[in-house]
Amino acid sequence: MTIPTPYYLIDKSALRRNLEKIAEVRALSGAKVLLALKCFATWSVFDLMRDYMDGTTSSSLFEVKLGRERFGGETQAYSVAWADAEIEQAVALADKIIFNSIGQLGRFADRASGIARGLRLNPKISSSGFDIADPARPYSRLGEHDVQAVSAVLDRIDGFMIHNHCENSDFERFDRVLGIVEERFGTLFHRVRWVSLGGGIHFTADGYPIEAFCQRLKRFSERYDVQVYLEPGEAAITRSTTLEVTVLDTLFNGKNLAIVDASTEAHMLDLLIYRQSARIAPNRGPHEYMLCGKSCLAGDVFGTFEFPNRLTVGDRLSIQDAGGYTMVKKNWFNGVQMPAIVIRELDGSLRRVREFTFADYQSSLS
Ligand SMILES: Cc1ncc(COP(=O)(O)O)c(C=O)c1O
Ligand SMILES: NCCCCNCC[C@H](N)C(=O)O
Repeated sequence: MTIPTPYYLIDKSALRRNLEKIAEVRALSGAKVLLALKCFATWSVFDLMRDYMDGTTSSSLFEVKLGRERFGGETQAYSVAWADAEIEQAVALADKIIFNSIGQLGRFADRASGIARGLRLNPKISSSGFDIADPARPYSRLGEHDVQAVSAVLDRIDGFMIHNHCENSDFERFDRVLGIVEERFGTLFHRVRWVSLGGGIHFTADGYPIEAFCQRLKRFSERYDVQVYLEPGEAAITRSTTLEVTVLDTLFNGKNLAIVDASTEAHMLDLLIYRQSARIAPNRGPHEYMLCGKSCLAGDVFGTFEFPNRLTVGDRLSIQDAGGYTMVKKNWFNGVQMPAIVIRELDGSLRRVREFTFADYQSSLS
């Protein structure tokens, strides 16, 4: 059966390659690894993922609930700001809760006394090349930075979370940044039981020095006598998913243009936010086309790519690396058909796990 486009295609074998690296990191370093649901929350593949990871981390009450109900294992709850109405439920669902500020800790620590409690630290240094995704940007609201102020509330917490990397596949840089974090916060680390180093570390990238990374994590863990956590989003699912599309029209306006049955803004929003190009493989050949989305946004462009043949209506194309921050951000802009979700199982068979209809579009509004 030919599955109609558009659809996100998650390849479990490709996903398993990342998961095996995660399992290696857990075994060699002793770190616990939690999936960051903000990046990827397609629960139909959690059956595979939970065998290789310790649980989930979250950025909202709904993610806490999804992690608890669909993934299991350890459920870590974090939010930039918990609301009064959320805290009881978050605490009931989670194994540990992380507060973003001393103010939130002060308000909610008593109501969270039955589970582990942590505080987010902001070391004012990061590896992010994107201002919008830089947790250490000037005036950042993400975490506390004052050692003295944090020392004063240590009796209310047993751990810290620091997230200050972004797509960092450079181990030396990770090592250097962690060294600076230790200089700043080392005295605090000695006084807690766990430290989460957040996400954004691309240790599943080809050629990443996994052993050196694990030794570094282990040294850190031994130096402070803490359980280390990692919170990968992208690193867990990178290169596992494509967005399958079909060419609907071609035009020429100084360049060859091809319009496909999906949209950057609705289905791969990060391309617009971070002003990046999508990827097509192998992107080689004499025919260059600008691939455009079908929304009305003038800048709805996936990128310019090379093809071996002229593109014609009905051609199918695979947009690469479409798993992270895509399905969790998809939206109904322009009422464009939302891509289905299809899984390529380990035996190669395809399973369409979700289709979206007009009723879904309609029920997303009122
Ligand atoms: C606290 C925290 N943990 C983990 C992640 C996951 O990051 P990545 O998908 O880059 O690995 C993020 C990203 O926003 C985050 O803010
Ligand atoms: N591919 C463009 C960069 C994406 C960066 N990911 C952003 C999320 C991240 N976890 C963060 O905001 O820290």
